[in-house]
Amino acid sequence: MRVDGLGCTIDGRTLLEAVSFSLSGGEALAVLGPSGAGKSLVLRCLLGLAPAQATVTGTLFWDERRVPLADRPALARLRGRGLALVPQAAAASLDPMRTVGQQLREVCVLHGTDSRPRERLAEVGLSHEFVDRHPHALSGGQAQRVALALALACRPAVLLADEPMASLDCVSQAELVDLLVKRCAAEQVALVLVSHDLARVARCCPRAIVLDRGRMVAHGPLAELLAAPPDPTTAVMVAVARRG
Ligand SMILES: Nc1ncnc2c1ncn2[C@@H]1O[C@H](COP(=O)(O)OP(=O)(O)OP(=O)(O)O)[C@@H](O)[C@H]1O
Repeated sequence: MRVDGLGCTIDGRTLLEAVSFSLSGGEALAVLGPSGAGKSLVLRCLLGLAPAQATVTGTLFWDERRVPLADRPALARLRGRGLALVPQAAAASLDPMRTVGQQLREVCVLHGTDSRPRERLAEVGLSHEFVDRHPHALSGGQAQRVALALALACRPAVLLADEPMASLDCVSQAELVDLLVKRCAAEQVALVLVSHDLARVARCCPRAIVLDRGRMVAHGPLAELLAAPPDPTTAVMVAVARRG
């Protein structure tokens, strides 16, 4: 897929401007930047879920198609088998009234994919006993794994992960990022991984874009950004990563 010139304004305020990137099957791209840079908004715009009052511009090139990023119904049709989301707060995104297994089955029926909850859970490192659990009986890390299983159960072409490790401890963060990257590579799913933590994604994402106040201030191989940060925002992120 290729995103060309994504822009977003709300009430005359420019929140995203000229954001462009591309990625192919099985590739992983990091979207980096400080808090408020517009990382989550990029994902919401791609999913056709920008705030109702937003004006979105730019084009998504998808296979042979040209989809205007203002065309929310067209983007909605890509959700699931095209683009799936692992949200920041997974626990809040799960249905509290239904078991993990029920939610996995529903997603599979909705998107016409194979529904084997036990296998979907095994792929994300959860044993079969989680099939019958309700969300309140999951730890933060387990809920993130369930959210990943639900997103992968759509069999998407591209997985959008919005700081899925944000609420976890350091060890769990590293495990979850490794799992994300491993599963996406195994299933040839392209990954867009949002993070403010360059050190956390440096090992697993070969390329990155860096946003600051809605503008793309850097892009390219992460190794090159680390070695020679081209702008002050990336330089600060690199310095923090080196300290950590
Ligand atoms: N519904 C909305 N109405 C007005 N402004 C919004 C809305 N949603 C997001 N914004 C603004 O868009 C900007 C980007 O927000 P976004 O959540 O994308 O940042 P982020 O880089 O993901 O930050 P963080 O790392 O803290 O999650 C912020 O200035 C935010 O206030």
